[in-house]
Amino acid sequence: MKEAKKGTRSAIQNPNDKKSFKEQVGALKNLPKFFRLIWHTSKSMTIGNMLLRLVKSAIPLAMLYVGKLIIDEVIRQYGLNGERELTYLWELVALELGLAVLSDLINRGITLLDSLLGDLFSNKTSVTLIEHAATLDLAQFEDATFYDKLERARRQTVTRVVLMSQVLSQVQDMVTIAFLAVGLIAFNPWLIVILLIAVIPSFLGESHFNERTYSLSRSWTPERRELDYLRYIGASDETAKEIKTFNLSGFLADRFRALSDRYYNLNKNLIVRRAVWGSILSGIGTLAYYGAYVFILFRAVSGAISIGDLTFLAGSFNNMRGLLQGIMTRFSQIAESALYLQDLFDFLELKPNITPPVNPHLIPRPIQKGFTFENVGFKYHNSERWAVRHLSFHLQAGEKLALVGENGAGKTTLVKLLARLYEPTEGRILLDGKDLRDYDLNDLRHQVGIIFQDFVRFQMSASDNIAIGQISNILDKDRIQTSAHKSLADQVIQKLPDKYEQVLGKRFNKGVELSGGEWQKVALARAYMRDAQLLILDEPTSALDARAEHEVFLRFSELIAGKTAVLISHRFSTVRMADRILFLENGQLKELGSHEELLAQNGKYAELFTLQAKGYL
Ligand SMILES: Nc1ncnc2c1ncn2[C@@H]1O[C@H](COP(=O)(O)OP(=O)(O)OP(=O)(O)O)[C@@H](O)[C@H]1O
Repeated sequence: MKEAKKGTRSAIQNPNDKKSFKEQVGALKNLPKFFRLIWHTSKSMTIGNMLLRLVKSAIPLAMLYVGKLIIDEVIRQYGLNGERELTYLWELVALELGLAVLSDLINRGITLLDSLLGDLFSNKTSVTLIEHAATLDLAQFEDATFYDKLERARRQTVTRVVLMSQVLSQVQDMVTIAFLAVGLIAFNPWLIVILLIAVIPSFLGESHFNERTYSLSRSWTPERRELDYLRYIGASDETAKEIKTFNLSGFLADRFRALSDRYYNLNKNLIVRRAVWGSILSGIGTLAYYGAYVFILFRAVSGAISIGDLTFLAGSFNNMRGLLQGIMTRFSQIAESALYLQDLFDFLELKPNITPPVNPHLIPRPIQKGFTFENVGFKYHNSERWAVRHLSFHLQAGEKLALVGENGAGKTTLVKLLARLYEPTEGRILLDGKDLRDYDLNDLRHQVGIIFQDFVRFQMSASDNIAIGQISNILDKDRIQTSAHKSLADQVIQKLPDKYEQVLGKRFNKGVELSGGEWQKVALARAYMRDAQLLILDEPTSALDARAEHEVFLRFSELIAGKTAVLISHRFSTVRMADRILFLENGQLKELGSHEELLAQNGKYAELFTLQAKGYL
């Protein structure tokens, strides 16, 4: 309980999360940028939307005025003694009907355009988000604050669509008010002053509570991510078997409940206070409105204005009160949304640290000398420990190098540095004598093919899953099938109901799940798709059975022929395919040489090799 209270306070009082009214207003500067995005989404819909709203803003005044004319005409007819002439009256009624129908049609048009434009905008922003995320560094994805930013930005793509209609409605209402104000000012300018007095308290109240809501929601981004995560692992195909066998549902539900209850209580507190203050402040507005109404009534009773004027003025006044109240409430909502918008723009402005040089070199074709590590060290940004250090060795062009070492020794880190997914913290990596950083990043990515140990099981068709190795060849069915054949994936796919078009994984309808080894064969086919000069295979056969492993090996020599290859494996059968073996321990190079040389050295490698060989005896 104490803990919960502490958490509560820190969630609310984080100074970075408290946004002042000034900041809210300042955030409005995001609106032009936002509207530029909308404008580029669809110019014709944006123009159509604005035109409709312009016409719509004149309708309330026109309706009130026609209403006034109708009442005055009815009273005039009522006072007549002789024959009544009603044509004018019916014309007015027809006009009012026409205006009502027009207003309805325009409303529908606006809703239609809002929703179409909103959908397009949301789609476009999602695409921008995906494209932008792809430009960022791997290290940025491993950072929790980055994820919070991404999460907030992702929410904007859907919810900020409302902002567009809000801002447009705001402008529309302002124009309507301007129309109505003309009539009201002509009668008595003081009525406008009373109106402002009536709505300002509500407005201040609303902006205060909007700011609180935003701070709360923002400060809870990490917890919300945790809630999403708990909700996902609590009910997903990937986790279901472990949740059941370890009987975790109670544990997860309790954890979810504790966190969500804390948020609920904080939010409830805010919502209740908002409701109470909102009622009090809008009560002031109602009082002011009735004060003005009484004043207009007196004027009508004393004969200073006609009954039609009375209805026109009372109607205008009431309309304007509603509109002003709406504008002011909406203003703080818009300011709040604009603050959220800042999160989206912040994310889109994030820059990667790994960038191509100004005058990049293309990767030599073919690579002449190979890669040289010069005293390379690397620390993950969230860690003080060196994951690898003092690495100095040369990987000859065309050489097959195996990386061996115990779990956590730094093998995967080394290959990520080689592929420039990370930049060395110290030292440098050379390719044909030039720093890897001087080469074109895209070209490097094209020339390096990596199959990771934790490769992604894309919930897409088998064909797409293989084409991912060289996505530009997604339509080249022959190439996809040849690759599948070489990695033994073809045998797996031929058994699937839809063959190459079969959706893999259980997430989507009609998807078929594969076994770990079957997935690995599919992932391995990606390596055959790409015509890379450097091939990196991280535990490529770990999930394969003995026969499959043997068969894959027979084909491996074809895969890596003429290429430089780095193989990471705990299986010595794989390791022996390599020309040389690099043995890593605690991030440091311990031994380097051919299998025979290392056995002769009788060091760590020999020890592990003997240990594994014994296991098979
Ligand atoms: N994204 C990361 N952030 C922080 N530390 C990391 C990250 N990835 C790996 N490490 C740390 O770096 C060290 C080396 O990890 P690495 O994945 O390179 O080992 P490995 O030799 O490939 O291990 P394994 O055989 O288990 O795959 C480990 O101590 C690990 O905890």
